[in-house]
Amino acid sequence: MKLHTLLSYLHALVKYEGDNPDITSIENDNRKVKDGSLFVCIQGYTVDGHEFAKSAVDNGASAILAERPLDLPVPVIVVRDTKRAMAVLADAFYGHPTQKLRLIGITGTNGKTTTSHLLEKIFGDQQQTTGLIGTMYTKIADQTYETKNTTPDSVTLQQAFHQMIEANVDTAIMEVSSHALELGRVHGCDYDIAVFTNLTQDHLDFHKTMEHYKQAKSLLFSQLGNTYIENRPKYAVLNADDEAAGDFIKATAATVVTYGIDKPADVVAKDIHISAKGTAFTLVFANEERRVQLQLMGKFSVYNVLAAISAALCAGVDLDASIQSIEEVKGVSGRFELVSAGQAFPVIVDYAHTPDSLENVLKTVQEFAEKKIFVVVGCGGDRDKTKRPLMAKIACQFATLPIFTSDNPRSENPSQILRDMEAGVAGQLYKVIEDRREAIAYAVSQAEAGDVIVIAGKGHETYQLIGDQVLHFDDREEAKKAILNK
Ligand SMILES: CC(=O)N[C@H]1[C@@H](OP(=O)(O)OP(=O)(O)OC[C@H]2O[C@@H](n3ccc(=O)[nH]c3=O)[C@H](O)[C@@H]2O)O[C@H](CO)[C@@H](O)[C@@H]1O[C@H](C)C(=O)N[C@@H](C)C(=O)N[C@H](CCC(=O)O)C(=O)O
Ligand SMILES: Nc1ncnc2c1ncn2[C@@H]1O[C@H](COP(=O)(O)OP(=O)(O)OP(=O)(O)O)[C@@H](O)[C@H]1O
Ligand SMILES: N[C@H](CCC[C@H](N)C(=O)O)C(=O)O
Ligand SMILES: [Mg+2]
Repeated sequence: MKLHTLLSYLHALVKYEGDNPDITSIENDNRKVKDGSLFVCIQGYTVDGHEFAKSAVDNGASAILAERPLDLPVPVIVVRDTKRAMAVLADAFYGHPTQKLRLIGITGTNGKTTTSHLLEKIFGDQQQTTGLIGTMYTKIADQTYETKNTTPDSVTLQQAFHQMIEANVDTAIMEVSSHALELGRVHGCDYDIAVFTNLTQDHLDFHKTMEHYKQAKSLLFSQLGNTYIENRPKYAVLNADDEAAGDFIKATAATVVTYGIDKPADVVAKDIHISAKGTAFTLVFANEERRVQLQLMGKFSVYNVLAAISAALCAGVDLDASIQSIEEVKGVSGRFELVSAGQAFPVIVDYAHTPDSLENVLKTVQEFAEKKIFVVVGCGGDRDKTKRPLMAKIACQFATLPIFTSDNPRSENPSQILRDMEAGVAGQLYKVIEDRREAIAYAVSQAEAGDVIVIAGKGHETYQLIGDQVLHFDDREEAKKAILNK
């Protein structure tokens, strides 16, 4: 696409009449620049992208989008906010891909990855080609690609959507993180259905207050569109049991569909029965009732299922078809995943890394544990510090023996993170084993028939981030090794 054509999408914001090279790609990382790229300089949290503009030109960039004039031998277009402009340009460059498929966005503190996989299963069973963008990967039809962020930057995102169009994807399902909403990574995404799971504490390092965190989440609903286009209705699917839903209803002009267990809602679950084998409940929708038998565990899973079924109903999927699809789901990788190597007690690897998710998982385990509950848990470095004492407290409240350990200390001192956790549980019974491998081995060595071990926080992750190192580490592998060595 020619530079002038591309810039025309910035409308009145930019008047540029200089050279008009062909733009072959848009990049915001100089290391990815190719011949003909437009390099966008972003002022980041750690470095200033403007500093890489010269290197981008050396790598072949034929134009630069910047927030200040730069002395370079290629056109430099100056705009007030490059991040915003980048989203507009990315959407245009890739041919407005999200206007050509059904797009479902899921936001909330917990349950996004799980709900997105439930929806992937439902739409896949409808013979649709699906796309998925989230914490674990980006998946386009049957191809899986690694991702760095739960919600990637606007260029990576629009490129993925473009690839989805080429792969004839009918429905794309994506996790929308609060960071992405706050940083405008999803500007230009034309959502059809926006889903809210829940709002509890996390990421206060970034958002500072729960009110700001909620405001960031509300953007998904306020950005849903303010028009009523007959062949493209928009839906906000909201958890009626979560207080924040009221604010999101106010924020959106879209049709609101609610789900819940405790409060009145359009789609309701009642008579929930949790056992070691799974979870059963009665789904009530439009005066009809269905008994649903899940292989997934816990009340929190019922919420995810209600969210997925409600979104599928908005997309016109038959209720019974959705239920059948969901009943077949055995689980999502690293979410309440059972590790079995012939031991006499269940070992569960789970991605709980917030106070609320940890509490939910441990409460669910309490429903079937006959004797002791061990929980191996840590808190991430360079992340919300205020959740550390809270997670420790919850571990002590709901487990018999909490073992505090490391979970991606990143640039922080692991011992300090553990001290921050311990500050929440002075005088209570717990053990500290900084090395995660040893912590898992210890729990396994102590457990007996009737006990349950929960290894929380890393789920599907296959690494431990220590300083700048990315070390291979997989809770499931470590648990298996420990069981076999017992
Ligand atoms: C706080 C935050 O969100 N940071 C994101 C942000 O990084 P940043 O602002 O620090 O960027 P930077 O490193 O300063 O670089 C500035 C610019 O210079 C460019 N650059 C940089 C270095 C270089 O050598 N060359 C170069 O061109 C960069 O590409 C960038 O355009 O922009 C980067 C590129 O888009 C993101 O990868 C990065 O996410 C980091 C890795 C991160 O940890 N983010 C977390 C907090 C996050 O976003 N998490 C949510 C999920 C939360 C959840 O699931 O609940 C997510 O959506 O992943
Ligand atoms: N609806 C829910 N409510 C509360 N906790 C949940 C819910 N669903 C899942 N969890 C818990 O949260 C953990 C993470 O779930 P999931 O990966 O689906 O959430 P996520 O929102 O994608 O998280 P992330 O923000 O890290 O990507 C699960 O392992 C489980 O412990
Ligand atoms: N999306 C979350 C994942 C946390 C996973 C946990 N293992 C950690 O590293 O804190 C985050 O980046 O905060
Ligand atoms: Mg996720």
